[in-house]
Amino acid sequence: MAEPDIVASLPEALAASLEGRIQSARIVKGRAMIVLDVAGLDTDERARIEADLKAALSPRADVDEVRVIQTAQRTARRIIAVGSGKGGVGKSTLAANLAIALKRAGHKVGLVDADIYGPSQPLILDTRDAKPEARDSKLIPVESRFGVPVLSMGHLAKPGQAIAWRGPMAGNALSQLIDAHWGETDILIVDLPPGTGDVQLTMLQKFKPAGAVLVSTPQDLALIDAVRAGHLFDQASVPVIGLVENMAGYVCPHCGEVSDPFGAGGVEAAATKLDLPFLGRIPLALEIREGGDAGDPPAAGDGIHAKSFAAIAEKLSRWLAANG
Ligand SMILES: Nc1ncnc2c1ncn2[C@@H]1O[C@H](COP(=O)(O)OP(=O)(O)OP(=O)(O)O)[C@@H](O)[C@H]1O
Repeated sequence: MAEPDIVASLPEALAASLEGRIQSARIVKGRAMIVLDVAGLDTDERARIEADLKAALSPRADVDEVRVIQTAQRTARRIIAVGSGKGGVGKSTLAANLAIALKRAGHKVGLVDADIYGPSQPLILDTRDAKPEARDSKLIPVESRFGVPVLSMGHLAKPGQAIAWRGPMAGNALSQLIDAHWGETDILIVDLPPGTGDVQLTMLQKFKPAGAVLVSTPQDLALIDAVRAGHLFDQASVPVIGLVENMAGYVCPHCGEVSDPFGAGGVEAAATKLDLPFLGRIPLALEIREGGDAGDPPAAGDGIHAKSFAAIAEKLSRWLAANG
C-alpha cells in the first residue's frame, strides 16, 4: 500500500513554515512519525511547531499517536557583529559587502542593520522600497537581489522620518530585527550603531555574537575610538575576530595612482599592538562609494574591490570554522 502523503495533508501555512525542515514523515501502524530539523529555531518555536503538527495530524482516522522527533543537523546560527568606534568609517559598507562575499563563498548569510539611528542598508542593498511582513508577530526578512536577506529599521520607518529613540526603545527595536524569521541563515552579520554606548552593550549582552569585526580608518582619532570599541567587546566577552582598515590609500580614478590621505598601515600596526588579527585593507575608492549609493555593492561584482572583500570573508570563514 502506498504511504499516505502526510506533508500534502498539512494546512498550507503550517506546511510553508516547515519548508525544508521535514526530513521524513511516515505513518506506521497508526503512529505518525515526523523527523524535523529544528536548527535555528528557539524553544518556543519548536514547541509551537510540535503542537501544530499534533493538532493537524491527530484528527486523521489512520493516526492514533503523533511523534515529532526533533534534530538539529544544521549548525546553529552565529552572529558576527561589525562595529566601529565612530561613525562614517565605512562600517555599513563593510558589513554589506562582507555579507555578500560570504554568501558568494557558499554561506547562508543574513544582514541586520542595527544602526537604528542612521540605517543605511536599505540603500546599499537596494531594498529601499521593501516592507517586511510579519508572521506570528515576528518579522520576515526582506530578500535583496544579492541573495542576502536583510532587516533594517529603514524598512520599518517612513523615508526621511527621524528616529529619535531612547535606549530601551532602541533595544526593543533591535531585538525585533535580530529575533526574526531568519530560517536557514547560519551567519547573521549585524551592522552595529557606531560608538560604544548602552544600545551596543545591551545588544552584545542579549544576543551574544560569536565574534566581532572592528572597522577603522588609519586616522589616529578613529584608531583611538576603535580601541575603545575593542574594550566594549571585551566587556561583553565577545571575542574580536580582527580589525579591518578602510579608506586606506586613495586610488585616483583617472590615473590609478595611490595616495594616502589618512595615512596607511595604522590599523595593522594597532592590531599588532593590541595582539589582534588584521583582516585586511579596503582602499578609499570612488567605485565603493558610488556602488553603495547606487545599491550596487562592489562585492557582488568581479572587480578588484570584490577580491578585497572576498579575502576578508575568507579569513572570517576560517575563523568560524576554527571556532565552531
Ligand atoms: N572604502 C571606501 N571608499 C570610498 N567610500 C567609502 C568607502 N567606505 C565607505 N565609503 C563611503 O563613506 C560613507 C560612510 O560609509 P558607511 O555608511 O559605510 O560608514 P559607517 O561607518 O557605517 O557610518 P555610520 O556609522 O554613520 O552609518 C558612505 O558614503 C560610503 O559609501
